Amino acid sequence: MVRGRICRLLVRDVRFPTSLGGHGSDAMHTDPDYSAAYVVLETDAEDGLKGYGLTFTLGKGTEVVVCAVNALAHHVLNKDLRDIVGDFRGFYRQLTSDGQLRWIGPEKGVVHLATAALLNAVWDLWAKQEGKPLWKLLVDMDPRTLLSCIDFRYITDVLTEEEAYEILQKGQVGKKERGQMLMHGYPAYTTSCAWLGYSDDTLKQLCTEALKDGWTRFKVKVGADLQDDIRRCRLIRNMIGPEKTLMMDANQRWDVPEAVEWMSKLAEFKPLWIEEPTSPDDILGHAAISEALVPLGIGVATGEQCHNRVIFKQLLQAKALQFLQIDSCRLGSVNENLSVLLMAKKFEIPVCPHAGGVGLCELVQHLIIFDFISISASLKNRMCEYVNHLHEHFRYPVVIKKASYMPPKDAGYSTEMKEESVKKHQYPHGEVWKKLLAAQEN
Ligand SMILES: C[C@H](O)[C@@H](O)CC(=O)C(=O)O
Ligand SMILES: [Mg+2]
Repeated sequence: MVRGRICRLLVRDVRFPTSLGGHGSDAMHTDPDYSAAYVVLETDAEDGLKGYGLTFTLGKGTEVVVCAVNALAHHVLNKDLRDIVGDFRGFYRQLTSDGQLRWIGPEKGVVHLATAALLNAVWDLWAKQEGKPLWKLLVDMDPRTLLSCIDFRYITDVLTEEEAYEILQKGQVGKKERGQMLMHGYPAYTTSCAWLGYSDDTLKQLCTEALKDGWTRFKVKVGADLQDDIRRCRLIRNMIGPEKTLMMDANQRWDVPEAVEWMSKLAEFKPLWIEEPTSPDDILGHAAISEALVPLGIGVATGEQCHNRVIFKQLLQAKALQFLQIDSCRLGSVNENLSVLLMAKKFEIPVCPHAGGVGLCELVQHLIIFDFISISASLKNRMCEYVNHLHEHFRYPVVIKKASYMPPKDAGYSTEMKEESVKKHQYPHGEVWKKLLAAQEN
């Protein structure tokens, strides 16, 4: 049973110096320090359970997201959890429609990242109180309750609540069998071999290890220098052979014609998709790129920097993407992701979540497992991203077996970080940063 009034909200700026090793680097983000605005919610209930939530950032700017979380805090503090989840759509709307704060969004940018961190903590708390991993909480929820968590404003022209209900009703058939199928895990791909800042030797070594570990799907960063891309893509394709799957990610580096031209030159390496070829806001640009590249056998994937459900709606309407990448920390938490999963189902576009970042694998595995069991009912052309960084800082880290995500068993949203890790990496006074900042001064 849901219980307790939220009586304390704490938000911390946690940063990991991943840029030092080039981990996470791409054509636009050359020095990312994987970071999070990390929220902890406490209630006055006797169970002592806390809700943990985060949103992903790249180092600088995390303090801005922390400010935005504090600015939104009054919407959460002193609320009864029963009232929140009893009208989750209303609560989502309250957060995203704050008459003053929405001016610096709306439902986009810093304020939406802050919303995601807060709502992720609420979902974690709810799942913990129910004693279920988040994916199971969603799978067990009756369709009407699930729909009551979604704000359909701005998307009813493509998906009404009744249509969404029909999708969920259809999804009830075979749910049990699909749940059993996941004993073998949800298929994953790795991005960890080929960050842009890695040398060819590192790429080769990591690729050899990944092949030994049974990985069959790989993503390589491209977009800064064509000759480098040709060399690196040849190297990785030669190592993995013609049958395994290769994806490419340009992280918004190109103009539209440039994307088409560049990818035509990389087509010989048979990429399944090109990810974020251009600005994430350019829906018609993505459509033009799709139109040019699909005949070459290359799909367009995007989503990790799509602000909200409206952008996804238009990408789908415009046939601008062939693979849709939800993100657990950029959209307004589970609530908004549910609406995108349902729209993707309606348009029959496979969802392949983004997870390159700290904590993103931990969170998004719940959403994609739920998607498979209750919405998509298919594994065709579907896989979830995996990166092998920083899991050791989480209390309930992802479990990968045979290149697949094993369904989490612990209650909650797998969002809780180890307190010791948080303390050490808190910016700027944690042990790790004190040392690094002192070294920079000398
Ligand atoms: C800056 C991040 O590491 C980004 O490169 C992640 C990404 O694009 C992905 O995982 O995909
Ligand atoms: Mg990407």
